[in-house]
Amino acid sequence: MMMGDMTQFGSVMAGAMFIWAIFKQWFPDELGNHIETYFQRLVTYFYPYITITFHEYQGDEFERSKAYMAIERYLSTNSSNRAKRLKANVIKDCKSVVLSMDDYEEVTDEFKGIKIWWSSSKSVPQQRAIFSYHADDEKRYYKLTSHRKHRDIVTQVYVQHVLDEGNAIATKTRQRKLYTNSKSENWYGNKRTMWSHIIFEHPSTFDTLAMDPKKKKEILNDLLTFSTSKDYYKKVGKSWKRGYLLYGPPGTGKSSMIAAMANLLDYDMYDLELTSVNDNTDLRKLLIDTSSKSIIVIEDIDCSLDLTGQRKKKKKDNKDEKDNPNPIRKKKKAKKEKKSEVTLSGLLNFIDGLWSACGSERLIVFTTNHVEKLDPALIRRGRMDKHIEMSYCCFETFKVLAKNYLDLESHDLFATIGRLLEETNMTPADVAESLMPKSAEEDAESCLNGLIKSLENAKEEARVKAVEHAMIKCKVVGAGKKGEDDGDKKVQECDDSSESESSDSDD
Ligand SMILES: Nc1ncnc2c1ncn2[C@@H]1O[C@H](COP(=O)(O)OP(=O)(O)OP(=O)(O)O)[C@@H](O)[C@H]1O
Ligand SMILES: [Mg+2]
Repeated sequence: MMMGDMTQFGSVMAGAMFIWAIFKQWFPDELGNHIETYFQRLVTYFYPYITITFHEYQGDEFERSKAYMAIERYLSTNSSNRAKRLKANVIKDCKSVVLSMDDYEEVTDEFKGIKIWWSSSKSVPQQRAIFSYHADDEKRYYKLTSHRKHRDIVTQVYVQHVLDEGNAIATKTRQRKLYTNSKSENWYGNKRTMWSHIIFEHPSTFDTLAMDPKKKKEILNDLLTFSTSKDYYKKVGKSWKRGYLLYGPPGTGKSSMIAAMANLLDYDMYDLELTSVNDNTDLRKLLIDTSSKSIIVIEDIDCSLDLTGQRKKKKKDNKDEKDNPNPIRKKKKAKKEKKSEVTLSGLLNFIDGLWSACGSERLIVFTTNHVEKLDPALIRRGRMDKHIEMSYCCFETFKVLAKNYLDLESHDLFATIGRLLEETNMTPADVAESLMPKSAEEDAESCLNGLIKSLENAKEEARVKAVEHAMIKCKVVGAGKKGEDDGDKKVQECDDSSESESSDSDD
């Protein structure tokens, strides 16, 4: 029986049932029920099909039904070439066209040798609602029809298969997004959310990321294990999230690593600018509004807020206030601190999963240039589960960059570069810059020579700095010897400052 015939037959039967409902009241109850039972049997005998309807909107829900959308994707991928009339949906973000079955179109599908008929339709209400969430009041639906002898396989296996396939297509074709809470021009957003977004397209991958291959493999495995450990996290009673702390000097690839993570796991990225968040309540709202399969990033956490030991600082402030009560200063201070009231404990709550438990599968990544400045509570294991140091370029890192930038796996100059890299601190960003050809004529060898020159210059600069440093120290020690009263103090001060300087330059 063809699809059209089935539909016609269904309509005739529905009409007959309607007429019977009118006539039934003229029959005694018992007789009426008997007739109805036989009538149903007759219908079933001649119409041995089951139908399942999937509506676009369920009840008064604002969002389209997920099942309807999955079916739409499944049918547009699997059956559109067989449907004669197609509907084009232009996706604003993707700037591409997605085809799906037009209204009142019919297609067939086959599953394990079973034939399944799909039709798309819509019902238009007689009276338009004065207020309705849905732009047009037409209610679309898909209807699945199959022989009733396949009822179990269709309802228990086939429908799930269609939903899974539809969702897989969505994952494959979806464009990942980069969200930010500090609104910028040309970013998409709406009033319902504090996030605005653009399409996330960053070329960094674990292949292009230059770092010690062993360390890289370990991180890669860690990420892949995380992404497939849903059941494990459930079993041990932890929310399915993992914190990464990336620390190291500027230009060592922390941001590149985050982009590579997002590309590897196919996650969206939420770039959280803490200084733009008013208070803990807003922080909670933002976090609840993030989706699963995402990375929440707080870059330069040490600069974001005073999260570097507020408890200690507060004590000091209280002492100052006691020693020197000054209402004007108090007012000024309050104004200055108005910027963001997000507190360390607000952030800790979030990381611990209190406010994020509603979602799942999320990475939280902090980056910093000064790991030593952070409050230990913020980065203890369990909150920031994995601490990754991104450091200066070593020979292994250089080899990855040479392969990526110059397509070179070995060269006579590699040995010199290896030796210089051991003697000098240079970031992968600076090495990469030297390796990039500056003109069409520049070949790989001249790029390598350029790098050697930069390394030698950096080495010489470091040597001169060290000599200057030593000279200042000697002078102060000399002055200390001459001075009788405050000599020791001067040496002490000089030593303190030189310590902090050297730790800065280490960074
Ligand atoms: N490890 C690396 N592998 C590949 N490229 C790198 C690496 N480190 C730096 N680069 C290159 O240098 C540029 C700057 O790196 P990136 O922004 O990742 O550094 P960062 O550590 O985030 O610095 P900052 O602390 O200043 O934010 C990148 O665009 C990339 O081209
Ligand atoms: Mg960065």
